[in-house]
Amino acid sequence: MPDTASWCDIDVRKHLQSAGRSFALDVQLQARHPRMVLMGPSGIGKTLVLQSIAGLMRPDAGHVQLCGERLFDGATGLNVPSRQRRVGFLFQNYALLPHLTALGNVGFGLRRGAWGFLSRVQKDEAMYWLERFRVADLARQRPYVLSGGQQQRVALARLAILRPRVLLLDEPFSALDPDLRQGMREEVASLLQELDIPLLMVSHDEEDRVALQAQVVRLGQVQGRTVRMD
Ligand SMILES: Nc1ncnc2c1ncn2[C@@H]1O[C@H](COP(=O)(O)OP(=O)(O)OP(=O)(O)O)[C@@H](O)[C@H]1O
Repeated sequence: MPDTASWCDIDVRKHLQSAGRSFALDVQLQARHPRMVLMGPSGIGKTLVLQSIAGLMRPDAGHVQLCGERLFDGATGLNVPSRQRRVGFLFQNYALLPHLTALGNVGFGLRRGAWGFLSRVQKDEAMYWLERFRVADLARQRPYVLSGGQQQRVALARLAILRPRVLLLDEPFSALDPDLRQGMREEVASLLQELDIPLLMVSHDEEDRVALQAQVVRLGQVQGRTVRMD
């Protein structure tokens, strides 16, 4: 894991305007610690920072560099498409595809083309990850019959199978029952170790930081702009 050099080097500037409201993001971060937690009040721009790293939001200016590779550069116009960034992004609502089984969801990113079938090897790999997250017995179920915790395990399996180089989690535990949270924190810590990759996570919960032994980055507002406070 890249723990001496900065694995995540970003300078993200973005201006958003909607219904008379204006929002400005101006965040710089050079992450050296392998586990970082992004904290700050609701609406401050934490999700936008993750989206800009994942390539789901294009900054107006600045740069995004992961593990030494430039993915966005406002000066040159470089903007590597999201699917080529090898970033594992767990959305707040898990974003499982409702028409696919758990196995189909996990194998989805391995398919060739939108309608491709999974090969035997790909199915075996998807089953490995479902077993790894202890939801192999749910392989043939569709997302709507799964609990929140089970959906999250399937969503993590779907990320892991693509061997991301970093994990981005957007408030991953907030929707779970308190007694499930600790178990999922341990699952995430063990996944980070197995894949040997760093983490940037949005959270409002100090216990997440403690459990994952993460370093905090705080965002706040200064003169109408969202910036780093530490
Ligand atoms: N497409 C958009 N157009 C205009 N404004 C937007 C757009 N997307 C987000 N915003 C605004 O950007 C700000 C930051 O949103 P963001 O979702 O990143 O906040 P957050 O810190 O993750 O909040 P929370 O903790 O509540 O999830 C918000 O004020 C939001 O209203």
